Amino acid sequence: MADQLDPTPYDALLLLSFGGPEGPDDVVPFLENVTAGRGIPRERLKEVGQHYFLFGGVSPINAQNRELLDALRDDFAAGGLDLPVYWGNRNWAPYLTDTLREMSDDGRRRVLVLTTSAYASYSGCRQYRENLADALAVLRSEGRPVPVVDKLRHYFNHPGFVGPMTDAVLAALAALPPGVRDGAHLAFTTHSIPTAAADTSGPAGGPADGGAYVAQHLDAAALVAGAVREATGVERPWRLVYQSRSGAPHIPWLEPDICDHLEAEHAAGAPAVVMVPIGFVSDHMEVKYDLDTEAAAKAADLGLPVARAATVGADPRFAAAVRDLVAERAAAERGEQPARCALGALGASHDVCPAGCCPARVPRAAAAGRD
Ligand SMILES: CC1=C(CCC(=O)O)c2cc3nc(cc4[nH]c(cc5[nH]c(cc1n2)c(C)c5CCC(=O)O)c(CCC(=O)O)c4C)C(CCC(=O)O)=C3C
Ligand SMILES: [Fe+2]
Repeated sequence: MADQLDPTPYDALLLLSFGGPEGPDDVVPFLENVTAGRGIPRERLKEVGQHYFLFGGVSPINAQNRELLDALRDDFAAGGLDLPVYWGNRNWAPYLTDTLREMSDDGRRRVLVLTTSAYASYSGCRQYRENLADALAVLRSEGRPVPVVDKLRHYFNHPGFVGPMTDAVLAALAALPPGVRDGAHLAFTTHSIPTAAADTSGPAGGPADGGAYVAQHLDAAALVAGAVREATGVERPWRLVYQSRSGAPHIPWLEPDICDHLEAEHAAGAPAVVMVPIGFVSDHMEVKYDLDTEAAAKAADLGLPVARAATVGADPRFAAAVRDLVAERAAAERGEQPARCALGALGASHDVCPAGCCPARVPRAAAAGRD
């Protein structure tokens, strides 16, 4: 038996994710949920719908979250953390509001939240906090007890995230033809967001001073690239690039796009590229379509050998990292000074988002932060 870890003051962990369709009839309602009032061009929506229909209308994300839930429950049981784990989504069943209602009815009063986004940004952090505030408001209106919710800190630089990503890059390199392996470049990819959102991400005045989205990705990518160099003895060029852009064309989003980057790498004579989706925690549709389908087709056109690294998914080291972060945060809430495990230049990020962190264009109520 492992030593018991003390989760006090928490009485539950909530896995909070994006959600995805589970059949063809779900696709359009899902996209309506995702884009409610957010002005995504119709053309883009039709295109995104097609991505899902290509895969039978099923996003892999819900199955992946079920696997992660199992991994977390197994890890907590083996690691001596007696804490029930629940799951709710922003855009599809099980919906966050339904899960929080169940948690309230189960008597959960102090809830720690793990989001399936490792980084700061409006979409990856504050929007989930807004979703929590909305759901808690529903419980309040129903006269139910409303639990206090806190959000786990960003985990992009935790060894339990960096380690599996490093092994995934090594596995992808091994999948390349031997002749191009040593020369292969690394393309770390993440979701493009409007540059205006990138420029205000994270806390102003913090270590990345409002540019946390890009700074955190660069930190994580440098850690993985460094660990791959250690393991292979080969120094490889690497770059952070972007994928899955939407929004109106005249609004600037982070660039370069992965497909343009593959073209530039090919033109510059790179013998091969490993695509590393460091911005995501599972191989969901943005990975399966935008990288494995679209970018892979681009590479095939160019005659450029590519391989794609897996995401952390339900890796036991990632589950153990979550256990570590839960124990750390619980100790901090009890007024102790826990060790904070973090690699890289930025250090452990804040426990509680300060006021103004990852601001929304239109201010709205958000839970689990100072504003
Ligand atoms: C930063 C970020 C993450 C990573 C952090 C996190 O994981 O939260 C992420 C994840 C995901 N994004 C996903 C899907 C979509 N994102 C969209 C739209 C957008 N994403 C944005 C940003 C992000 N998105 C933004 C700024 C938009 C446009 C405006 C808006 O609508 O906010 C749209 C609408 C159509 C389109 O524009 O593509 C869809 C369908 C799925 C599910 C995949 C599956 O089903 O397997 C996942 C995990
Ligand atoms: Fe934030």
